[in-house]
Amino acid sequence: MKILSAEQLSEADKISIEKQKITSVELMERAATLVFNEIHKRLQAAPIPIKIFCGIGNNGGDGLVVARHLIQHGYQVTVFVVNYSDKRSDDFLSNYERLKEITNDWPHLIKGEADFPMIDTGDFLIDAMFGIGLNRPIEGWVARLVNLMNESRAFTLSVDMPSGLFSDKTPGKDAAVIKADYTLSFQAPKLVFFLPGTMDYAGDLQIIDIGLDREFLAGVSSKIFLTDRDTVLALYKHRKKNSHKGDYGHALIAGGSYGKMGSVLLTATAALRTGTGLCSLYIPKCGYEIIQTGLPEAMVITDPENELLSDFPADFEADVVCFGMGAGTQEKSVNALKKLLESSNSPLVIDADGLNIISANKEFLSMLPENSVLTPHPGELKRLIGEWKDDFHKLQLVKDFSKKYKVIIVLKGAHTFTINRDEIFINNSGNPGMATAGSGDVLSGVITSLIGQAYEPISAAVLGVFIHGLSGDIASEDLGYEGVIAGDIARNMGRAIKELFRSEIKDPEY
Ligand SMILES: NC(=O)C1=CN([C@@H]2O[C@H](COP(=O)(O)OP(=O)(O)OC[C@H]3O[C@@H](n4cnc5c(N)ncnc54)[C@H](OP(=O)(O)O)[C@@H]3O)[C@@H](O)[C@H]2O)[C@H](O)CC1
Ligand SMILES: [K+]
Repeated sequence: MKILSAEQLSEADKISIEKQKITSVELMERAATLVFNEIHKRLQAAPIPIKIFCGIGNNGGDGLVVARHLIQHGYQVTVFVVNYSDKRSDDFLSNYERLKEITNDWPHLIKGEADFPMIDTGDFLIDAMFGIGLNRPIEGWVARLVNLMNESRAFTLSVDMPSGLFSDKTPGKDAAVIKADYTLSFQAPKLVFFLPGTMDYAGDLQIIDIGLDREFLAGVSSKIFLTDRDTVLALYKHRKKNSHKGDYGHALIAGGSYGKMGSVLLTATAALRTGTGLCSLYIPKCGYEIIQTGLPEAMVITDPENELLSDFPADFEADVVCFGMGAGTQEKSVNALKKLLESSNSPLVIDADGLNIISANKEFLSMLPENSVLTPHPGELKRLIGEWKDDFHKLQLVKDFSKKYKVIIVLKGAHTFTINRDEIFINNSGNPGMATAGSGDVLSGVITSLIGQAYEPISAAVLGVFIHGLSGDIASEDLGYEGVIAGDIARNMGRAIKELFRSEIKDPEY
């Protein structure tokens, strides 16, 4: 699914009005009625005090439409117009008139602090002050109203965007932004809903299809995508009946050290559970029995050293090599990676200490084969590319890095971002239970396995990240977030792949 900018959404709005031969107020009615339906579905006519805060633009217009429907369905509603400007939009005005026709309790005008209502923790707040039209930070008494709403801890539902949140930049440090519990957003997700610095403002997210012009949405260009089931199903390669293990690649996983053999064991388990034909490990001698006992399906080659890697088998032929987990960053391990980069022509996946070694030896970067996949968490990324000012700056730095070194970056997080040159793929499977030791080692195994099975590295990364998250979702259904450990994610990979084909399963929540 494409992620669109505010400009593209406004354009979609205009084109839909033209092509569908409707007025903009009819489009507003359609969009806001869908918001009402979602609220009504959940509240089921409960006698909860609902306070709706409307701006004076079209986001406020949406709020007025929602208010009208709620009142007509017998809800206990108080409407406030947050009068931050005199430039009321036409569609706001026409819905203002329509609202006045159906109730004697006309909207209360807020022109300053003296007009602020009491907000109770038990109220249900609807935030329809600003949407995608926000073009500067919220200031003065409007900012104080936002803070009052946040401090009330009342359940807050934002229409389209939490007010104060820009769709294309990070709010300043003390900016006034609604901290929504739930956001119902129109047509396409916005990038800020997935960035670590801003995702919490949106709370639980639901995208509502308001029927904007399909042709425009299909044709509009975007380099940012939310990975959904349709995307990954299109990437998935079915196995042929007439095939054997040689058709599914030979993955070589190099890493581990004394006390950290579990990491490579997890990576190799995940690689095998994701369908690699053959899996070999290159490890220090001390890991031999651990691996042969823990994972009899894998083959083992040992380094001359007992406790850490020091070398790499120059003549080993693998379809893909994964390097780094548990490897340490000692001089001998640096030498092992250097040897690998000098001798191997296989596609590479680099994780963990492999990335730390590269960060300390930047000359290795130019030795990486084109389209190597690097899988940093934010700490490893910082060592690799330096500090960033905010999430948007970080994305720019990663895109520049990806272009300069011709590599794919899988930036791990609550929403993992896969960045390939200018393109960004945002993952939306997975859950907080996956924030556990070894989860990243499993992900490297999945991506490695898929590359070995002849997936393009970018497809392997996007698909791998998605099914890794799905596997975590399956594991947590059974075990709860706290109960999930990395081995569970590895073990459930096959179920996750099967799950892709269960058509009754909806996309995971954002
Ligand atoms: N395409 C769709 O998906 C649909 C969207 N709808 C809804 O419309 C809003 C966008 O409405 P818009 O009127 O463009 O903008 P806002 O309501 O977000 O803002 C109104 C005006 O507020 C001014 N502004 C901006 N920032 C500030 C600020 N910090 N302080 C005070 N005022 C501010 C700005 O006007 P200026 O001339 O003063 O700059 C805005 O224009 C969208 O989010 C949806 O909710 C449709 O209803 C359905 C289709
Ligand atoms: K809003």
